[in-house]
Amino acid sequence: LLPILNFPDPRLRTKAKQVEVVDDQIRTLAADMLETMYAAPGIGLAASQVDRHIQLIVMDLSEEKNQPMVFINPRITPLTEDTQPYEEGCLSVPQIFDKVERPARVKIEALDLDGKTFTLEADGLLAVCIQHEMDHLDGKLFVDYLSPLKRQRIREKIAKAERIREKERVK
Ligand SMILES: O=C(O)C[C@@H](Cc1ccccc1)[C@H](O)SCc1ccccc1
Ligand SMILES: [Zn+2]
Repeated sequence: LLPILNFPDPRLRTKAKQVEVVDDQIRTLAADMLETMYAAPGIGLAASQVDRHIQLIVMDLSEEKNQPMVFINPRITPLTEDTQPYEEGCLSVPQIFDKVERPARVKIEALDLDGKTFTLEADGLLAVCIQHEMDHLDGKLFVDYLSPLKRQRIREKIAKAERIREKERVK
């Protein structure tokens, strides 16, 4: 399993670089990210979250956890002006959930693991998740959409949880 970076780790703010060649190293990283995502558990994971700053996202929205999707160098364009709110969470911001408004339908263009271009129209949870993951590749977190006061409270809550974990470890 790959370690997941936690907010406010500055490495989460790194902009991911384009993947130049889809080779076995990328395919191995995608497999490791899927394993890490399933174990978290989560329905999406961006390479930025495991401290690999390349444009690679994995997702699986299926119940049986047997429909993995991989997006390399993804580009999205909104298909509507309508936005929809969704109560988002993030594996890099544990125990925090808050409402975020995003475009309701988007078109996604990306490379698959064979390096072939594909396009996908997404709405619902798929649209929310792909936009959430794309933000990670831009060094953006869903907490950036919240008020500065809420963000400060989240920093304090995470720091407190870390102090408690540290005390437990020392005992
Ligand atoms: O940190 C991540 O990128 C994984 C996110 C992906 C996600 C965020 C918001 C909304 C949808 C997906 C989640 O931690 S995966 C956990 C999860 C599961 C079901 C519904 C929402 C979030
Ligand atoms: Zn996230």
